[in-house]
Amino acid sequence: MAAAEPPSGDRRRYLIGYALAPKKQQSFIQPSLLSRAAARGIDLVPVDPERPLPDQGPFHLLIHKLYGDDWRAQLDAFSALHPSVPVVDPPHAIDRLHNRISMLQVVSELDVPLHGDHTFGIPSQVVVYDAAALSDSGLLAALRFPLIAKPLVADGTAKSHKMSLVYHCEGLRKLRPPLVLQEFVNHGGVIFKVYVVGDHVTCVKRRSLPDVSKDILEDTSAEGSVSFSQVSNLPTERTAKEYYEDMRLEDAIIPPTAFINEIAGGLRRALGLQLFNFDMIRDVCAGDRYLVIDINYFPGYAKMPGYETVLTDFFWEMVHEDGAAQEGEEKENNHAVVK
Ligand SMILES: Nc1ncnc2c1ncn2[C@@H]1O[C@H](COP(=O)(O)OP(=O)(O)OP(=O)(O)O)[C@@H](O)[C@H]1O
Ligand SMILES: O=P(O)(O)O[C@H]1[C@H](OP(=O)(O)O)[C@@H](OP(=O)(O)O)[C@@H](O)[C@@H](O)[C@@H]1OP(=O)(O)O
Ligand SMILES: [Mg+2]
Ligand SMILES: [Mg+2]
Repeated sequence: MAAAEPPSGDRRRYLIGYALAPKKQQSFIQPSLLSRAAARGIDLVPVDPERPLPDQGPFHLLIHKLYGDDWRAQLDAFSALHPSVPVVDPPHAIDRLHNRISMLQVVSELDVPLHGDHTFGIPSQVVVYDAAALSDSGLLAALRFPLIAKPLVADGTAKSHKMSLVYHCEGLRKLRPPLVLQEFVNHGGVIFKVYVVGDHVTCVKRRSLPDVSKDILEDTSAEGSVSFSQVSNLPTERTAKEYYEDMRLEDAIIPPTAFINEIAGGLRRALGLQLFNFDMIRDVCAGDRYLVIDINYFPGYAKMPGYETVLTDFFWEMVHEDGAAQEGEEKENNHAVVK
């Protein structure tokens, strides 16, 4: 939903502090975003996490993607001092996305209306805490090969994106727990990325891992597993070049908007988050069954079409919510150092 433009005579400016890692700052803080926001009276300024937050600002809104106890203590102290200034998002809500089990549990618990034949869920998965469990046939009985092994922790480190595709039991031996073993679901090599920014939802298509054929699974002489990293960030993945030449991304049909919006809205409420995306695949063997496989906090929004307008609308709505703007104004009067 687009926010209303401020009245033409409104010359008030709003200050949004952003606390982001350098790589994120580079991708997200584009000149096009700064100018779009500035035209609406919103100035985005960097926060120095090493300096006390009360010495910076005053802010009408804080956005962040930083972790650690020191940063959390800073945010707690800031919120205690300025309870009406929104912090997007609360660290305790983001925490849930740092574990690939708790991340997807919320999907299983969603209660949203049905949309025709469209259903959703998550792939079957088990958590493995130690190497001994990898040879526990009881634990693995619930799963069918191929599997995808993902680090249990999803904390934004390169290590947390390192995955393995496992074709048979032999391939399990190389794995390093703690991890999640998830059934790999053939999905036609296309993934749907659903970006959520407050009540705005955008779905885009991306290339994904190719389907695994029966031949590969039955070839016991082949490697039991292969490793890879961040396929979803590689739109021109080379390893499966021939496959992709056959597969046309433009032919993939995006699921119905109402269906996607229901899931996105349900997740937003259940997670208590405003800024996230989720990855969804369509099970090629199960008609209109979709599986959520990943949820990311504050993803790469610059890759979302029209991100400048969507984010600016969101900021505008946040600073115009009851309390936030007023708090900033009081601080402005006390400090007289804004702009
Ligand atoms: N259960 C699955 N079945 C089929 N393909 C999968 C499955 N899980 C993951 N994939 C493929 O592996 C990729 C990486 O998995 P996932 O998205 O969980 O990792 P990630 O490191 O959290 O990715 P991101 O960069 O989006 O944070 C997905 O984009 C998709 O292509
Ligand atoms: O920039 P960051 O380091 O936050 O990287 C995030 C990345 O965004 P980028 O495109 O800006 O790299 C996201 O991409 P899309 O889902 O939008 O494709 C996704 O891969 C997240 O999982 C990453 O967050 P992490 O899991 O590593 O914390
Ligand atoms: Mg992903
Ligand atoms: Mg992820």
